[in-house]
Amino acid sequence: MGRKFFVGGNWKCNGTNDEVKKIVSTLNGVEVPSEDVVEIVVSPPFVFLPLVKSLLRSDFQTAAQNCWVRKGGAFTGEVSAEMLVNLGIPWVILGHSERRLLLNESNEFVGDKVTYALSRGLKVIACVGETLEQRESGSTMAVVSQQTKAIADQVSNWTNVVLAYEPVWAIGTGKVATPAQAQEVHSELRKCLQQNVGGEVAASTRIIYGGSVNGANCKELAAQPDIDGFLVGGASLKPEFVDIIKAATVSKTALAWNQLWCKIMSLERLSCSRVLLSLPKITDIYARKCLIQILTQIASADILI
Ligand SMILES: O=C(CO)COP(=O)(O)O
Repeated sequence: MGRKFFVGGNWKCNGTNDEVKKIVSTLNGVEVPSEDVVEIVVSPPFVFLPLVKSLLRSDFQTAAQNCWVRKGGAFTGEVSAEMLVNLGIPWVILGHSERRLLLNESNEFVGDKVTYALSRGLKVIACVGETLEQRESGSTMAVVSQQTKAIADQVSNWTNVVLAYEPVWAIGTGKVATPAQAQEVHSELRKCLQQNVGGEVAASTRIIYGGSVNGANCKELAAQPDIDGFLVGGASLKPEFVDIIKAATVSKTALAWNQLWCKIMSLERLSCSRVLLSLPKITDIYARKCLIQILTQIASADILI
């Protein structure tokens, strides 16, 4: 099965009660691609989670921005995985660079948190990413691989994990990674999963990008073969978030179109009836759409008829 596109909105430490209601009402009113095509998860601060959950449309999900590393108890200020499950919050973001850097969360601690959250039934958006200094010294791949390995050392079932590559230098800076830079790291992360967990997990795990994603740059990023979605910060608080959701899926369609087009053009003889016969077997919605468009193109160009 293909990797379903994933768009997360990390609201970070932002919002008032009224602002949160306004954002939710905007999200509730928009027409977005179907649930089969894209998974949408918004992550407000803890205190707004019940409000957002109660007001948000049912095809969008919620995520907490953190949770405690083990069962609750005498840990002042923390929120446990059990509490999130009890509230019906399905997702949690763990290992965000703002927590790694500002609150000294180590790779091992993040690995422990991911393991515990999964064991309680939460789904996890696990973040990795290098600082500017690390990129400039050429250690990007080593850093993100170590961060991923610290999770992979403990987690073998990645069904409920989305890996988010968020270069620290791109977060909140307006300095987005180029599609090529992001694709290079995503493909390396997939290799890292292959080596440390296995080929099936590497092929099926969604690896999403975060760092200054906006309505203008999302399409090109989404068209990269190993970019399976976004974790959006600043732009997720604005109506622009909807453009990111929509543009991302449009881009994936373009990518699938190109791949199919190349495949079909590489076949020497192909009758349209053969293509038409295979249509019902194509369950991937993008591929289906693309094939229909291609057939129209072929018919009008009179290439194979
Ligand atoms: O940190 C991020 C999402 O988790 C990205 O933040 P920005 O989109 O504001 O750069």
